[in-house]
Amino acid sequence: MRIVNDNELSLPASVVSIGAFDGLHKGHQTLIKQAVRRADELEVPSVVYTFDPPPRAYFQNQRVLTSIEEKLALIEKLNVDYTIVANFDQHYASKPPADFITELSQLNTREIWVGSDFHFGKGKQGNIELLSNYFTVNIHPFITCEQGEKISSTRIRELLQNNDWLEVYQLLGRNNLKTIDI
Ligand SMILES: Cc1cc2nc3c(=O)[nH]c(=O)nc-3n(C[C@H](O)[C@H](O)[C@H](O)COP(=O)(O)O)c2cc1C
Ligand SMILES: Nc1ncnc2c1ncn2[C@@H]1O[C@H](COP(=O)(O)OP(=O)(O)OP(=O)(O)O)[C@@H](O)[C@H]1O
Repeated sequence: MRIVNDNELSLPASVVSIGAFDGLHKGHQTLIKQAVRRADELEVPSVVYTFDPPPRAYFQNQRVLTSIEEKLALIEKLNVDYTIVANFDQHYASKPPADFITELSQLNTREIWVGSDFHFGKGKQGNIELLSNYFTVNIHPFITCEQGEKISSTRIRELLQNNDWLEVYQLLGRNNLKTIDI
């Protein structure tokens, strides 16, 4: 897998999934796997576009579940060809949605895969409706836990507060969380 900074990659065609992906939980894994499957079917490279630190850590001081190193190692295991890591700082966060759309255009995406709550750009102004004006956007249904709740990084952070490791590992789909374990 090749790791690049934002605005560094140009491709003739691609399938892209986008998100903070903090924790790389089962929902994230399923979304990325679906994008990789489609990239394979279309015979184009698969790209994950992610952020470091996760926007929620930057803006809301939320605890980070996976370090960037751990996140990249987990993404690589899903057979992704390229991961773009945007350095999420004040300068980046203040970019309008149009700038992000311009950047994505360089990837010549055949399909973008996100969940229905995906937002982007300064003040979270950009949504799926806007993105769909420029690209083919596929919305992956939310993966839920056995109780039917959406799996989310926020839920995992709450479970960690209560030391509910069994449930944390259930939602992660694996038995470790290096950043927190050590
Ligand atoms: C160019 C750009 C600017 C952003 N600016 C903000 C912002 O001002 N405030 C905010 O809460 N999130 C901002 N975000 C983060 C998004 O709201 C969102 O967290 C990110 O696109 C990842 O999607 P996800 O949260 O569904 O994983 C920005 C994202 C991008 C791409
Ligand atoms: N349970 C899920 N099933 C499928 N897709 C998901 C799931 N959770 C998040 N996604 C999608 O994965 C991408 C990354 O999401 P994000 O990193 O915001 O995850 P999250 O778990 O919702 O995080 P947070 O709780 O911090 O908002 C987004 O496109 C989002 O819609």
